[in-house]
Amino acid sequence: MEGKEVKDSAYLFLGSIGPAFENIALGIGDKLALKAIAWAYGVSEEDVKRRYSRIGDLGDVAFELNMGEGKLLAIDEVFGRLKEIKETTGKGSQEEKTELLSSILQRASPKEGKYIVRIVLGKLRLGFGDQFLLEAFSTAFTGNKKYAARIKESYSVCTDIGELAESLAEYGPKALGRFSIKLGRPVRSMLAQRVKIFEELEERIPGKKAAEEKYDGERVQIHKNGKEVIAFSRKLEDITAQYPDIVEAVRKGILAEKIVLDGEIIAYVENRKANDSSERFYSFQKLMKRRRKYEVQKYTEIYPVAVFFFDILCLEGNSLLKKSYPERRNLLEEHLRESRTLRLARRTITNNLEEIEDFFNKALEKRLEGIIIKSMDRNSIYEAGKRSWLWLKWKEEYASGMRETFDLVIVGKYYGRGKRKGSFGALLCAVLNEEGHRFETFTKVGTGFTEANAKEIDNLLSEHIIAEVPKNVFIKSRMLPDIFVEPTLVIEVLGSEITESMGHTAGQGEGDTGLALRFPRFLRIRYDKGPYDITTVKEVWNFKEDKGI
Ligand SMILES: Nc1ncnc2c1ncn2[C@@H]1O[C@H](COP(=O)(O)OP(=O)(O)OP(=O)(O)O)[C@@H](O)[C@H]1O
Repeated sequence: MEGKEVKDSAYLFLGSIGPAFENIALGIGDKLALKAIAWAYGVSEEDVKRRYSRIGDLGDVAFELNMGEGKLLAIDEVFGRLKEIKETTGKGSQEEKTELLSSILQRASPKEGKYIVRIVLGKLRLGFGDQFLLEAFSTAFTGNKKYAARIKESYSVCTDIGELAESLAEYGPKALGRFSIKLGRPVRSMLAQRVKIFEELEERIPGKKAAEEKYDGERVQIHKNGKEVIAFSRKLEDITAQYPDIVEAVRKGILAEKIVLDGEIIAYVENRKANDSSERFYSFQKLMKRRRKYEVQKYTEIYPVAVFFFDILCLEGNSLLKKSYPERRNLLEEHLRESRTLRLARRTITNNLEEIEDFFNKALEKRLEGIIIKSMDRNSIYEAGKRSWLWLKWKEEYASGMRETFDLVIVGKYYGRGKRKGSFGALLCAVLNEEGHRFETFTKVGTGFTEANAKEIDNLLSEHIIAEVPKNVFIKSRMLPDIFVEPTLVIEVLGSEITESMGHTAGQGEGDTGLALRFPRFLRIRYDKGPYDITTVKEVWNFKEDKGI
C-alpha cells in the first residue's frame, strides 16, 4: 500500500474520513441514505423502509438489495467520493449528496456497499477503536509488536491517526519520536494520578510543590494562530462554536500570535461591586447547558463562563512539552492578560502539607471539588496523554472517605415499569478491559435519574440501538438487557462496594466470576468522555485493593 492509501484506510477503519478534531460530518442521515439505496438498486423508498424496520441496519439492507458482482473499488475512489459528499454544501446539496452516494453504491459489491453505507452514517461498528489499530500498526509497519507502546505515545502528540500511519508506513520505527505539537492539531491531555491518603502527596512529590485549585468544568485546549482561535475538548473535538465569548476574549487578551494553552472552562460568576468581591463557581451541569448547536448567544448570557488556564504547550511555533512546569507556568503568566473570562489557575507553592490542607479547605469553601498538586522538579514535563505522577489529584470525596465514582459506558437498557414505562428501568454499564480491547459489564444502574436525565439518555442512545450484543462487549446470558446499545455514551456513577459476581464480567479473565459495583447511583452524563476514556478493569482492581471493598 502507498502512503496515501495507508492514511485513508486508517481513517476508514475507524469509520471516518479524517481525524476527530476536524469537521468530518458527511451530512447524510438515515433519510438520505435510504433514498440513495432505493435509487442505486432500483427499488422504491417504501421497500427500503420496510426492510430497514425488519433488519435495523441500512448497511445490511444495501447488502441484501445489491445483486451486482461489482468490480473491486479502490480505496482512493471510495475515500474521494466520501470527501466529495462532505464538501457538497449549500442549496440543492441534499439531492447532490444522495446522487453521489447512490452512484458509488451502484458500482460497489454487496459487502463494499454495506460498509460504505455504515461509514456514511457514522455507524461502521467494526468492534475496535483507535488503540487496537495502533497495535496493528506496530506489526504492519515495524514487523514487531514491541513498538506498540511507543506508537501509542506518539499518538498522544500526533493525534491524527492517518498522518501517523502514513509516517510509519514510510519511515518505520524511525518515524517515532519525530512528532511535535502543532497548531490546529490538539495533543492528548495530561491527566493526574490519584493518591490513597493525603500523606502520600509528600511521598510522591517530596519537598516543594504547587497546589492548584481544581475546577470542575470542561477541559479545553486552545490553539490561537493570529486571529484564528480553535477550542478542542478532552475528546479532541472542535468545540469552538459553543464558546464565542471565550474565543473573543482570547483574541483580545492573549497577545502572542501562535500559542497553545491548556485549561478548564467553568460556569462562573464574579461579583464586581465595590463592597462585594464574592465569586461563584457553578456546577458542571450548568456548563453543559452550553452544549448546543442553536441559540448559543442567548446561553452565553444566561450561563457566563470563565476559562482557568493552567498550562501552556506551544509558543510561537516552539513546543514547550519538554519544559518543566515552573518554566511553563512563568511563560503562561507572561502571555496571559487576565480578564473576567480569562483567568490563571490559582495556586500556592509550599513544602508544607498543612499549608496544602489549608489551601484545599479554602477551595472547598468556594465550592470547588479539590486541588491538583504539581511537581516543580526540573523534569516536570508535560506528559501528553498520560495519567502522570507529576500531577496528583486530591478531592473532597477522598478526604471524607466518601464513596467512589466510576465513569462507565452504557451497553444495554432494561425496560422500565410504572412511572418509567416507555423509558428504561435500569442501564447495563461496563468498564474497559484495555488489554482485551473490550467492554466488560460491571453494574446495573437504576437510581439517581431525574425524568429529564432519563429522557436525555434515551435521546442520546436512540442513534446507537443495535440488534445484537455488540462485538466488543462481554455480557453473560443471565444479564442480557432488553435492548442492546453500542458502547458510546459515558455516565458517571457513584458506588460503594465492589464484590465478586457471577453475573458481571468485569475482570473475569479465565474464571467465571467477575467484579460488580453495588449500590450504584447515576450522577451525570460525561459528555466529555468517550468509551475509551472510562474506568478500566485495572483501576477497579486497584480501588478494590485500596479500600478493601
Ligand atoms: N488546575 C488544574 N490542573 C490540572 N487539571 C485540572 C485543574 N483544574 C481542573 N482540572 C481538571 O481536573 C481533571 C482531573 O480530575 P477528575 O479526576 O475529577 O476528572 P476526571 O475527568 O473524572 O478524571 P481524569 O481527567 O483524571 O480522567 C483534569 O483532567 C482537568 O480537566
